[in-house]
Amino acid sequence: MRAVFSKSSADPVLTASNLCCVRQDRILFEAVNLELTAGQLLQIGGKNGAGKSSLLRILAGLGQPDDGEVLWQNLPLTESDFPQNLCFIGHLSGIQPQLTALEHLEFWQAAFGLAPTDGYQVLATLGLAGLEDIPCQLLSAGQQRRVSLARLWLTNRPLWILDEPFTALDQSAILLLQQKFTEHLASGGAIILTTHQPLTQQFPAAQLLELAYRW
Ligand SMILES: Nc1ncnc2c1ncn2[C@@H]1O[C@H](COP(=O)(O)OP(=O)(O)OP(=O)(O)O)[C@@H](O)[C@H]1O
Repeated sequence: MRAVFSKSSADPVLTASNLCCVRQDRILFEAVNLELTAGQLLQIGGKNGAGKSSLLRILAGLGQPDDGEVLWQNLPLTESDFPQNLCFIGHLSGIQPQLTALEHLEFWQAAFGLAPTDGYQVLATLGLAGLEDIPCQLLSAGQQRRVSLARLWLTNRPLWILDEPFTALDQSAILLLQQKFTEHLASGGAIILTTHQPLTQQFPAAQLLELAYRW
C-alpha cells in the first residue's frame, strides 16, 4: 500500500535544509538543500570521498548532520512514519554469506511486514534461477548484488535510497534495474541514489546534486 506518495502530489515529501557534515575536522559539505517529490529521481554525484555516502546516510536517518535538518512530510524523521516508507540499500550489499538467496528474501519479507511472495519467481527475474538454495558466499559479486537488490522487487515502500546500486552489475542487470527504477517512478515512488555512471540518457528528468570535494 503506497500510503504517502501519489502521482498527483507535487508537494515535497523529503526536504533537507542547510545540511552540514564534518568528518575528522574536514567539512565534507555544508548548506546542502534539497526537495524530493513523488516520481522524482535525485542523483548525488561527486568524486571519491566527497561525502556522497555520508549524505545518503543522513537523508536515510542513519546519521546525524552537524547542522541542518531533514524532514519527512514536514516532520523531523524521528517524529514521522519515515522508517515505514523507506527502503535503504547501502554500498555494502548487506548479504549474509551463510544464508541462501531464498533465505534473504524470506528475511526481508518479514522485515518489511510483507505477505510471502514467490521468491523463486523474484530470483528468476533477477537471473538467479538455479542459485536460490546455495549459500550466498558461493555467488559471484554481481550475483550477490542482484540478491541484495531483490529487496526492490519485494518492497512496497515509496522512497528508495540506494548507495552505488549498479556496483558489480553487468549490462543486462543494469538495464533490468533501470527498468525497475522507471516503473517505481511512474507509480509515484521516488529515488535518491549515488552512482558514478551518468543517468541523464535513461532519466532525462533526473536531478543531479554534485558534491564538490573539499579539503
Ligand atoms: N564515520 C566516519 N568517521 C570518520 N570519517 C568518515 C566517516 N565516514 C566517512 N568518513 C570520511 O568522510 C569522507 C567521505 O566519505 P564518504 O563515504 O561519504 O564518501 P563518498 O563520496 O561516498 O566516496 P566514494 O565515492 O568513494 O564511495 C571520507 O574521507 C571518509 O574517510
